Amino acid sequence: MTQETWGRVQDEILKSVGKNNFATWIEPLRIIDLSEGIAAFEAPTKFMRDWVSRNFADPILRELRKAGAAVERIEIRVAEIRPAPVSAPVSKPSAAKARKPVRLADETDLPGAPLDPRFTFDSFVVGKPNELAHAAARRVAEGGPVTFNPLFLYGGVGLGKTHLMHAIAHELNTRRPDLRVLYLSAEQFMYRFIQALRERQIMDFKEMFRSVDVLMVDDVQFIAGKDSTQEEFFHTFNALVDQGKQIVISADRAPGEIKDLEERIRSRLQCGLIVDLHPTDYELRLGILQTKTEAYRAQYPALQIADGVLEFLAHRITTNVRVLEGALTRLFAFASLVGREITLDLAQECLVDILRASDRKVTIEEIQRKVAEHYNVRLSDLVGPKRVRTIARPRQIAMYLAKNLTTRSLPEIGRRFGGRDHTTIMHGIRKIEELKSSDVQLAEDLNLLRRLLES
Ligand SMILES: Nc1ncnc2c1ncn2[C@@H]1O[C@H](COP(=O)(O)OP(=O)(O)OP(=O)(O)O)[C@@H](O)[C@H]1O
Repeated sequence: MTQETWGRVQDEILKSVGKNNFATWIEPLRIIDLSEGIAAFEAPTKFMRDWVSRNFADPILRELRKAGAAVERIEIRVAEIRPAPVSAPVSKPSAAKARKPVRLADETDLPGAPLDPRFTFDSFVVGKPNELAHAAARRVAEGGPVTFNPLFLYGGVGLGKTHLMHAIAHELNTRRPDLRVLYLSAEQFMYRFIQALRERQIMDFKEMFRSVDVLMVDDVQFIAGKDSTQEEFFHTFNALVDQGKQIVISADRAPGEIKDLEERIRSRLQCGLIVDLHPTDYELRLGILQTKTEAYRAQYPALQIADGVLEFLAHRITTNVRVLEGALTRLFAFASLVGREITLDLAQECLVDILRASDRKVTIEEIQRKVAEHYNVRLSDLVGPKRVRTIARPRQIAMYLAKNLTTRSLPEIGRRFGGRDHTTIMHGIRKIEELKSSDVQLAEDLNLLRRLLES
């Protein structure tokens, strides 16, 4: 294959991996041989070789085959190192506007991680639990003057932190192609730092990180306890903030809760806007399922999905969005294989392990909400001081359910009911236990509420 054909194949790869990834990872590759089913390339650095092999081997292979090349696999070698001056010429920040990856020296290519083309604002479903994080991310993605620095996004596993960060990067790449946006995980930051130390290219490393306009570091909790990486991160952070550059950080918990994080870093992180992605609620889960189902319909046009299946999944799979997505993917794949409509039965059969693992843990808040709804009283009254029977009875029912459906202790339940004493809770529970054997209506209500909460 000639360089020219490779050039055409590259155009196709560009379409599938996106501009940013292409410029960073594919463009620097040189094809050196194609024989005996092996396409051999040269990458300028070991890091790039590893990264491309891990993340882009498939699209490269696919496009080569589409272009008619008989390739079984690809091999990437590291180009022989040209003697590089110790202090290689560095691009000044002002010269960095061309928005090509900076090439400072062989090992210091712009070390951003690939962006997932699916993680955009369009595909992000907004609901109460994530609306603030989404709004803040949108603001940063406008690329206007920096108003809060850093933006610190945190939340539990699989709630959309990475998705939002990639969405910011995609949006900025479109709106502000003049800005140099760098996204990477804290682990990659450390890896690059250690590599730079080892290869005595620390000045290049510093210069490169200080020349970006927007730095996004994912999973920052990773650097806790790693002293020299923290130190370097701190200096990078300060240098960028001083230059008025935007920083976006994500972590699995709030800055104050990351153990072994240096105090000065913690307080720096706390200076900006801290927003958390709350655990999903039913409406958000349903919204996500509906959106993803729309996408699947295009892929599997013949598949039918029965009413109530998505609602069932949104009720039952409460762990995180990744699990929810996985369940839906499996369901569609399974249904298309066996050629059946997606019914409740099929979902139960095919997702038995996921459903078991996410057996619902009912919360006191959910109980209070459902009970308030059922008896048509205000939530604030249910936990408030009013003693009239029409409120006191539902309150006791909620206490009873809290004791029976959760593992919370009486004092804990008391706290959630407006700071009541545990003896008051005990009294309420006893009252309902007594009444339910004589009051048929109450027994029925209890059954119904229990079913609603556990479904
Ligand atoms: N609100 C949402 N709308 C659509 N998809 C979502 C939403 N939240 C999460 N997802 C999807 O859920 C999956 C997990 O999200 P993501 O990787 O961003 O989570 P994370 O918070 O970074 O998790 P981790 O802590 O494991 O890195 C992704 O496929 C993402 O697209």
